[in-house]
Amino acid sequence: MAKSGNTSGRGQRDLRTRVKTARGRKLSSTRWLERQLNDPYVKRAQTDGFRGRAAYKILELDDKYRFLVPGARVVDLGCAPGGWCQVAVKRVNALGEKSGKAVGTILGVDLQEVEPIAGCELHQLDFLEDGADDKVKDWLGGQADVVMSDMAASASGHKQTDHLRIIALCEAAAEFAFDVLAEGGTFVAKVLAGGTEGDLQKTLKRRFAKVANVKPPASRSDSSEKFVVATGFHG
Ligand SMILES: C[S@@+](CC[C@H](N)C(=O)[O-])C[C@H]1O[C@@H](n2cnc3c(N)ncnc32)[C@H](O)[C@@H]1O
Repeated sequence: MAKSGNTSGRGQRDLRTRVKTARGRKLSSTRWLERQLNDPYVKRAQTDGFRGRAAYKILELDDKYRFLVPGARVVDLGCAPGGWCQVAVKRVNALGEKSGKAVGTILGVDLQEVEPIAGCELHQLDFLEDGADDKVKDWLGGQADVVMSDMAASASGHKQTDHLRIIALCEAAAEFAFDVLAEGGTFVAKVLAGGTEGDLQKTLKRRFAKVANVKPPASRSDSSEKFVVATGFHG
C-alpha cells in the first residue's frame, strides 16, 4: 500500500510539473503570432502590398539569378495566395508598364481559388492530375521560360515525412517542368532539407546546365526550407 501510495504521489508531482511546464510554455498559436508581429518581412509585405512574406523569397532568388526578365513566360505552381505572382508581374512586365520592353505572361495554378491579380491568368488546378501539363501549355499558348514552385504538402509535423512529401512534390514539379519548359528555361522549387534531395539534384543536373541550392535571406533560419534553382534547360 505504502509503495503504491508513494508511486501515486510521485505521479501527482509529475502531473503537476507537466501542467506547470505547459503553462510556462507559450501556445504555438501565440508563438506564431509573436513571430509574425516581429518579422520585418511581414511588415514590408504589408507596406509593399504583397500578399505574403513569401514574395521576398522569389524577389531575392531573382535578384541573384535573373530569370524573371521582361517578356518571360512564367508558370507558378501552387501560387496561392499570390505573392510570387505579384513579383513576377512586375519583373516580366506583364502589364506592359516598362515601355519599349517585351511583355511577359504569368500563369498561376493552385488547388485553391486565388483572388484575381492584374496581369496574371489564374486557374484552380491540381498540377498532379493527368493532362495538367497539356492544359498549362494550352493556356500559355506554348512552352514556358520559367516554371517555379513554392508548393508544400500540408505539414504532418513529422520532419522526415514532411521532407519526403515535399521532395515527391518537387520531383513531380520537375517532371512537369521537363515537359513544359522551352530550351534555356529555368526551374525554381522549394525543398526541405532532410537527406533525399541529392537524387533530385542528380536528375536536374542531367537536364540543366547549372543547378544551385540556395537559402534566400527571407527564408526563416529556423526552417529547413531551401530552394533549387536550375538554369539552362537543355531537354
Ligand atoms: C506556400 S503556398 C505558396 C505561396 C505562394 N508562393 C505565394 O507567394 O503566395 C503553397 C501552395 O501550394 C499549393 N499546392 C500544394 N499542392 C498542390 C498541387 N498538387 N497542385 C496545385 N497546388 C498545390 C497549396 O494549395 C498552397 O496554396
